[in-house]
Amino acid sequence: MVDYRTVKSVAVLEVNNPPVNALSYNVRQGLQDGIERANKDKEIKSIIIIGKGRTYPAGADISEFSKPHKGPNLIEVGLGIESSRKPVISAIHGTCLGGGLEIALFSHYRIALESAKVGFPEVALGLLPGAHGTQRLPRVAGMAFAMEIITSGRHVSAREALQHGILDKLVKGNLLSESLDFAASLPFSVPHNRRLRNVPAKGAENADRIFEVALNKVKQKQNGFIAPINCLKAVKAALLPYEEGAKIERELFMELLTSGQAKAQQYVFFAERAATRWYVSNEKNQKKCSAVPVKTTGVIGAGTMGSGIVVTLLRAGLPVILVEQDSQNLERGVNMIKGILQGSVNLKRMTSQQMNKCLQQLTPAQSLDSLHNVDLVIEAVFENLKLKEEIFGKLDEICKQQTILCSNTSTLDIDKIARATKRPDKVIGTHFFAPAFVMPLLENVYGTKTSGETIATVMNLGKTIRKIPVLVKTCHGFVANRMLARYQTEASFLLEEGCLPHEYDQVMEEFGFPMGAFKVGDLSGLDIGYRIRQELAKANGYTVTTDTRYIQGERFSSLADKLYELGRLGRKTGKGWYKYDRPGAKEAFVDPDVTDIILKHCKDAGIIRRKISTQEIVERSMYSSINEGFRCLEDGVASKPEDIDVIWLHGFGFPRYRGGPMYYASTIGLAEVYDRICYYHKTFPESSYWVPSDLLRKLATSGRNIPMSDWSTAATVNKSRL
Ligand SMILES: C/C=C(\C)C(=O)SCCNC(=O)CCNC(=O)[C@H](O)C(C)(C)COP(=O)(O)OP(=O)(O)OC[C@H]1O[C@@H](n2cnc3c(N)ncnc32)[C@H](O)[C@@H]1OP(=O)(O)O
Repeated sequence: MVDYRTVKSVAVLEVNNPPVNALSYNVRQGLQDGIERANKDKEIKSIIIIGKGRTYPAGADISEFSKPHKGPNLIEVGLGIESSRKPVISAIHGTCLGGGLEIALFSHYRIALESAKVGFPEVALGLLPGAHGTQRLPRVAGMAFAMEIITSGRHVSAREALQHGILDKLVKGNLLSESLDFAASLPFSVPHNRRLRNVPAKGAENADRIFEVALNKVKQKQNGFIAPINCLKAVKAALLPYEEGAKIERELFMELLTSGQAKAQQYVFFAERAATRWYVSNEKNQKKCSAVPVKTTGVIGAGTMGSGIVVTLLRAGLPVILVEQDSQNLERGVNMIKGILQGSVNLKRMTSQQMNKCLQQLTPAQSLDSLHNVDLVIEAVFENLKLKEEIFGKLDEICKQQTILCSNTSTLDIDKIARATKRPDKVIGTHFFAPAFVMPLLENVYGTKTSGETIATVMNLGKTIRKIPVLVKTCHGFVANRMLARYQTEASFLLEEGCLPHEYDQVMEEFGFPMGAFKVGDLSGLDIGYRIRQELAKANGYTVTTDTRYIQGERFSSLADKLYELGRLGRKTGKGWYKYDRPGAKEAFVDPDVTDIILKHCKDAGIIRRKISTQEIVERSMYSSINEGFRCLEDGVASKPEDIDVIWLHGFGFPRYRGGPMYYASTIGLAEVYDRICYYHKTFPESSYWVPSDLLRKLATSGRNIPMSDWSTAATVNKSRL
């Protein structure tokens, strides 16, 4: 795993552990042995550590964290490097991250290709750089920069790293030969100040203020996460003598390592990667199916969703023809697109030049005919099946044979939309989340006839447009909205039974969501939910009014519709579940009028309100959704629990440090979750979604702790048994 060779008087230790040269047991052992061997060899004057293939080590091997420890740890390897009598040079390319950067900081010199990146992403795994990274970075880059880099986990360009003293030299061309030249220029012994333990941390004079500023930022931006706070405390300890600081780093690291947050965040790391791997059947899966190139695109509908999708495509360098029949709406859409891009320029996320390049790729049009030659079309009109069927029928006539036709539906059956065409194999759902140019999730939805090639193409498109694509099977609401419906319905019932919107929101925000359900409702607009309920009623042949209390035997809360009818549409009207200073304002205030509406609603319906505990709010919100998640696995709508978790993390802001709803259920214990679902089923028999999922029952009552990786298999066995 570490190849040892000599080039004249230089020992070259080449780490060879694809794909990212993670510092697994064999690599650590190889580095330790290599340093010892080179120090014993009289012919060797200096040592170079370099990575084979695409990168310098990108960190510890995360998959080893859950296994028993083996071999020398990273600190032992690092101290061996630092105490080497012969100069050690880290030659960096690709991504030098985490433990990789720590190895580089134990080295006496760091030379890098201009394209390299360095960083400490441990915080995203619920950890801190625990092999003295928090002690060494402030010694080269200063307290303020170290705190920023370690708490954000961001990847720093080689040029910026050079400016901050992390790197000694940038080179172009062949990294090894440049490093050999560099080695030849060095003195034979290691100067005192090249061993970073001998150097004081920079910025000590302002350390208290720097710490306070960083702590406030962390509390605002990473509320609920414990790792960033421990990161800051550890960096501050770099002001102490080296050994004392390192001891504090160790204690803070161990606190994190054994925390549930770190385990959850490491689970998320692998879940996010697993979610991009898809499998429908032996013939339709990621390994067997290839994507077709998408060079030109079309978007239908210039509303908020359509415009957001256009921005996402343009930013990824794809040309877009935006079709909107109504000229005023088209103009409004184009202005919205310009506004969003200008916002990115203002935030320095793109240059004016890049914005202009994007806009040159945009072609506004009023007729579907203009889409005849594009590779892929995304329809983003109102959530109305008839309208979508009509559009897909026309697209089928207009577009070239190979064009893939996507619908940005959030609930509707892809099979029904596909039936409006003679190319059901090329029809697929691409469900974006609002705002589409911000939210990272892309829920791709396949129908019965969608081909493997079409699926591969939209999964690939997801990566191209820098989204996290997850594949699910068609059904009403797919995975995201099917589960969310339970969450929102329970929120509305909790309101009827005793909560007020701000009380409910506070509990769920303390659980870790960035906003509670009622603040989210105000942000999206109460008219959206109202329209969906009316459409559903129409499609299923019933009516919903503000007096409705049951729909086809199921309990229903009309509170949201009452607010809608009062013109309280949320932020946009300055009034919704909360009140706002003016339409469009962000800060929400408790509105006594809403309290009156709720109390009157309850009185009229004969509901006796009660005090509801935090535990009940969390359980009813989460367990109702989790039960639906198990049904999604049971139905094969979701193929693995990781997909569901990634959907909640990136579609609904589920707290990363809890892993996702399915992972959260596994940490509570399925037996406990199942018991509580049974209890709520008994308590609320008029809400059929509390009927426990068969799969959950089976897993919970198996008497064994079945790992999440086996849940989907259990679902298949379950189905064939039924
Ligand atoms: C204490 C803790 C210490 C000392 C640490 O060092 S913690 C680890 C710090 N490092 C990281 O967190 C880096 C994690 N990796 C990445 O950010 C990215 O993989 C990358 C930027 C290095 C490369 O990105 P990309 O090209 O998109 O590749 P993938 O992310 O898809 O990864 C490819 C496969 O490699 C697996 N992988 C990546 N990093 C690690 C790792 N540190 N340990 C174990 N495995 C890793 C990743 O899961 C992919 O595997 P497959 O999904 O293809 O099976």
